[in-house]
Amino acid sequence: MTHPGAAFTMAITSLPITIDRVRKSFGTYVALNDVSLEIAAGEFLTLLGPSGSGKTTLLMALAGFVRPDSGSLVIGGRDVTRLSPDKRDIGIVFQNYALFPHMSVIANVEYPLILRKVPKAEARTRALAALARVKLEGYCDRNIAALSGGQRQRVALARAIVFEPRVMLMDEPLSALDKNLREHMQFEIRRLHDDLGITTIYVTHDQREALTMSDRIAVMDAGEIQQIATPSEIYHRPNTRFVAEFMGEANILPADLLRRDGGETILGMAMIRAESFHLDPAEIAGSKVAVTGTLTGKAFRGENWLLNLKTASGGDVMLSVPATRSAGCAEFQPGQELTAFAATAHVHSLPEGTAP
Ligand SMILES: Nc1ncnc2c1ncn2[C@@H]1O[C@H](COP(=O)(O)OP(=O)(O)OP(=O)(O)O)[C@@H](O)[C@H]1O
Repeated sequence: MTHPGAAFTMAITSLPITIDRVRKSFGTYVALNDVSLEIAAGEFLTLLGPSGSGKTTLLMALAGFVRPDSGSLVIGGRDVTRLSPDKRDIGIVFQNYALFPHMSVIANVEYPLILRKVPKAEARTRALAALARVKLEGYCDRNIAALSGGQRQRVALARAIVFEPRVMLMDEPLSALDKNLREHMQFEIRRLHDDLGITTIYVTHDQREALTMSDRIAVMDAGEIQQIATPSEIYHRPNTRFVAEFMGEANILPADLLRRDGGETILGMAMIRAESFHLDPAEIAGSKVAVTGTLTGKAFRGENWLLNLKTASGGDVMLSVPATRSAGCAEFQPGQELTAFAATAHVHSLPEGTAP
């Protein structure tokens, strides 16, 4: 059945965002320490960081619910720093949906349009179009209480896009969902973004979610952006130890611990991801490094084995061996000496001053 709403096309204009030296303190605590960030029109940017790093405060400043002490927020060339939230044309999706539980699905989605005094018939058509976008056309008359978590989150998305916002802000929208649904919704949100092209800022503390969804990731810690780059760059070429360790199993080793076999010289501290190690050097074409240690622990995790080595100088090395090439791992015994190899292309030098 073709729904009348499906014929309505959404007219969304993507806008760039400039965040310039935004500062926010709560008492003596500096939650945002002169944060600057440029977000391109139509980009999907994720703010990623541990609890308390300032992600939500930055998002709330953009939405207009937190007033910065100094600095400016510019959306599409318009300075919105002093504008009230309702004047900013921003769609917002929070973790707890904030839907009206006693109202039907369609009434929830129409609500932002009714607030903006859109005539009733047009509001209905546009709400149906937004529901079609999130594949909930058949649920118009259901009560929110009769929906699953994933369906509620879709209604929240439809409500956020229905007034054709120029910017979308999402704060941990999937954290209440179970793992499978969460992973499914990550793709759904990204698809919706790609269809509509709305400039989106997404907050999460989940590294994998950030890697899966984003054009770029801004890693935050203690009210500052530590690094902003593509997911691949952030993962493989972190610019600080904090980013390296926050983004996955990172081994930070003094470079002189690594035995070199041709290739460039590595100076200072080196980062090697756990999955970059191989037990069989023949698996690596080209120059490689090696590190030897005694096995202190091992764990089978389904898709891989995790092995812990202790080097002669007391350093810990973590290896992740895919189940598909893990022959022998089951028989390894604690105390056994093992040598792990990594391609020099997978050894990343961290800046000077990084402690072991
Ligand atoms: N209204 C407030 N009053 C006082 N302190 C606040 C207020 N809002 C935030 N903070 C503090 O500012 C810091 C940053 O908080 P924020 O909510 O931005 O962090 P976050 O990175 O989003 O963390 P989480 O992932 O836990 O939501 C925290 O230490 C928090 O306690």
